[in-house]
Amino acid sequence: MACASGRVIGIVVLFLVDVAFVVSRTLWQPQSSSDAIVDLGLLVGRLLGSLILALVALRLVLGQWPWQNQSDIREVTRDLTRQLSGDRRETPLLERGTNASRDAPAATASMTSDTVAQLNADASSRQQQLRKLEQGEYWSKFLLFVLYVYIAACSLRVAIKVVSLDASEAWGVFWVILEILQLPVMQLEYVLIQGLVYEKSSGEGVLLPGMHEHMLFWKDAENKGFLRCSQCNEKVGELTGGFLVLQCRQCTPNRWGFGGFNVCTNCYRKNALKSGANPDASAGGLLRGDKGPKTMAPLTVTQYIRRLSGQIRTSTLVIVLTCVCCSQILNAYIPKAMGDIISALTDGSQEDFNHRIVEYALLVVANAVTSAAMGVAIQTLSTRLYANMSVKVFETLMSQDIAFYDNAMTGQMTSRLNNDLRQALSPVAIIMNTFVANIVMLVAGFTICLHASWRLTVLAFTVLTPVVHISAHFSAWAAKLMSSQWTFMADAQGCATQALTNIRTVRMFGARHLEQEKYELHTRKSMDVGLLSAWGQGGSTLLSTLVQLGASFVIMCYGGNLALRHEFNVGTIITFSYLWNRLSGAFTSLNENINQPVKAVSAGQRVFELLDLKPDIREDLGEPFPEQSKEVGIRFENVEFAYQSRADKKVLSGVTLDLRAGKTTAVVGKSGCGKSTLSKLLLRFYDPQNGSVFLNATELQHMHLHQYRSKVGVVSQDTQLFRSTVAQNITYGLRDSEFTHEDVVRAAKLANAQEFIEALPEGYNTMVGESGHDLSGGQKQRLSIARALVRRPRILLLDEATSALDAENEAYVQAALDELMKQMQGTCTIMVIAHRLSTIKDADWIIVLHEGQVAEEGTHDQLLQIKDGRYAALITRQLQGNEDESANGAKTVSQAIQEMLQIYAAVPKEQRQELFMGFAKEAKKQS
Ligand SMILES: Nc1ncnc2c1ncn2[C@@H]1O[C@H](COP(=O)(O)OP(=O)(O)OP(=O)(O)O)[C@@H](O)[C@H]1O
Repeated sequence: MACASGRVIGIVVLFLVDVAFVVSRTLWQPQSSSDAIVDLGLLVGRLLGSLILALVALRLVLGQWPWQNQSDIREVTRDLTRQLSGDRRETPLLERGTNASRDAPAATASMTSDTVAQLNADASSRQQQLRKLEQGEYWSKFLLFVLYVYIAACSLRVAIKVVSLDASEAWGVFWVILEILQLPVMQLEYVLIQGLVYEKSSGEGVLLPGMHEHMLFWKDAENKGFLRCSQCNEKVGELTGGFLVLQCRQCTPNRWGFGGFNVCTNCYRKNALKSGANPDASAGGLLRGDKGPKTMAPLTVTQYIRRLSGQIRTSTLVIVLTCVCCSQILNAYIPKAMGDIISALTDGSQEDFNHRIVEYALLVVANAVTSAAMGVAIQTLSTRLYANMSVKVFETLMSQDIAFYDNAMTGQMTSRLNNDLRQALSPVAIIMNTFVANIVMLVAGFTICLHASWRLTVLAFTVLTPVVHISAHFSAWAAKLMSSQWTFMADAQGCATQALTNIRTVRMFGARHLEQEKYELHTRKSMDVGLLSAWGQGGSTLLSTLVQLGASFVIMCYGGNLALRHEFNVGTIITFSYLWNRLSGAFTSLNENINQPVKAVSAGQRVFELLDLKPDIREDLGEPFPEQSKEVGIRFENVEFAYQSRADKKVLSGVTLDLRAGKTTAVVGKSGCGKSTLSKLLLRFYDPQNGSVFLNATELQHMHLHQYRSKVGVVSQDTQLFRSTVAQNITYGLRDSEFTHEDVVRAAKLANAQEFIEALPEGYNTMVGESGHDLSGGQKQRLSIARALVRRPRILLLDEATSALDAENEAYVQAALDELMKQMQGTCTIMVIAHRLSTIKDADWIIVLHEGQVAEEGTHDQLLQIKDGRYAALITRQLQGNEDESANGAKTVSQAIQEMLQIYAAVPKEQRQELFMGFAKEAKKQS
């Protein structure tokens, strides 16, 4: 509102200035009475015309005069916002934190089919209203265009008057300056009127914090070009929940119709429901640390540019700017040198000609060199910047708390690393190539033009501004037509691909003609728009050619007349003609790219907020790990913990337990009772909300985490391998100086992995991982055991694999785990999340967890003594399970495994390997 009234005041002031100009000119400037009457007529026309056209434009869009109640347009868009988010109540949906918005999902869930039908009917009527509204917008744009043409004509008249004024005396110079000032005043009047009409007729905008920083406005995109949703990247249409999109008016598409910012109905709905369901979810977004979501202050354009330039070294910036300035100044000076050659020719002076031609040759060479240097400098700057920034972003992504990754999808993170970073850095090349280069060109060119002839300069620039403005608008329209054509072509292609892929089904259902008709329909639509687009392109070419030729015509016509009267040099006309092309190009390019840095701000925000994000758990500070000779005992003291995504569910509540130094502690309990969570806290993936974990007497929070983790060996159920060799997978995380090949082989042997590794085509150098050799689950587990062993850990965390492996693999893995525990006994503190009876039984200490609390603890025998104890029940259940299975006659797999394990335990240690191999061979023969 404040903005609208500011604009009105601006318009009134400018009109008063305009009136003052014309009145003072009529009273004091020596001119004919007919001139004065024309001036007055034009002024009155401008005043009344502007007022009437602006009012009619508003009437067309609003459906009523602006002084009447203006709620209609806002109601249509507000209803739409509410309706599409699934909330039909009167409170605006996006007022964050209100009850209405939080209850939105409930509202959606309770919809009956009648309600849905009603909603659909409402939606289509709103869509109709929106279309009407857009039609009004088109007409209002047309009226504004008429007004612009009228103001441009007035400007031209003023320019013609200026060039005819006698500026030889001080009084004449005063009038010239006054007249020239009138030109920007008229342009400004138009800009304010246009802004006022757009603002008053814009409907209610929607702000989606965390998604886009500008207001978005509803638009019906059907048949209006190829639009992609900037969120899901889907083509706007049926797949995105309809053709209604929220569009940013500041981030406009480029001349080819691409770019801009649009949010499809589906994404808007999802966002609205998400922020309604859990206001914190969108507030934090990716930004989350161990202590919870983090919010960062939004970045303004100035802050963004300042931070971006902070990434560039001053010396590099100076080199690039020097190259750009030199290249553009020389570029602007070349037409002047050409004009000088022509002048020398018309003067018939051989000496002058020789001098000028040498000057020209030097200029051309210097221009070529500086242009090449400019290209190299800008490219080098962008490439270096991208490389440095991507390393920083990756480093930041890698150093976050585990809670950050719990909340984020891999796609989101890689998108920040690739798309966002590229978009955020794109302005660097644009600012240098477009802004700096074109501004230098305009300033240099304008100075040369002014020096050659200020009259011709005023005249040429008065023509330049409106023609560039009109042709830019027209090109945008033509581009939209072209992009519509691509939409239909894409539809046709999609239709053909689908039909050909499913050709058998098409034939089976006799749908060949149906598919052909569909394809033809899309192709015909594409052809229709293509034909219209051809006219659009033709018009665009016509206008852009007129830009060039129209001004050249003015230059030739006016300059030629002056030259005929010997008031002007032919060389100057040539200078103007050549410079004109370069200046109009620079002007158009500036006009087209003015929005680019603003567009990049939202990507920049995402990149810089990530760079600013500091993890709550620091890995590189704290006390060193106890020396080799010292034993390491671990104590959980009154630990309470809940995951952030389920903050209301305590996974551990008041857990106090000891993992005795050099001993094996088995943790048992039902699935989901919090066993793995204990090991995650031990690795300090998270900090407990209450209580502490101690390593000897030191709180884990005060340990040097990086060093600590290097002393912890982990064997988890799901082994993750990297795309590298077997040996590199085993030594993952160690530097070359920290192990020898013998260490690797020793670890592999202990892990029962040596045999299968040697059977691989290239042994330890065989590639594994994503697309490498397929390894069985058991083989992967044994690699993981070898990985834990090779680090010579002081603390070992084992999560016993059970269900995921087949009998043979499980036996191999268990043998390896048993061996591992035996090897580590005494030197290493072991915590094993145990499932197997033999492991549990053999452990030095057993902890029974139940619903996040320590239910019982002791040795196997002690625990069995507890009457109605959980441990005793657990063991009984396991044994009973075995008996039940044997009662059914045929043995089940787990029963057979149990029996095999018993046989295995009975065989002497040195013959166990032989037993396995013999059994495996025999089993293979039988099957
Ligand atoms: N990253 C996480 N975010 C939210 N909840 C989680 C997360 N990891 C585990 N949980 C939940 O915490 C509880 C305890 O999980 P935990 O993995 O510690 O159980 P567990 O005893 O190891 O189970 P299992 O024996 O089946 O592996 C479960 O309810 C689980 O759903």
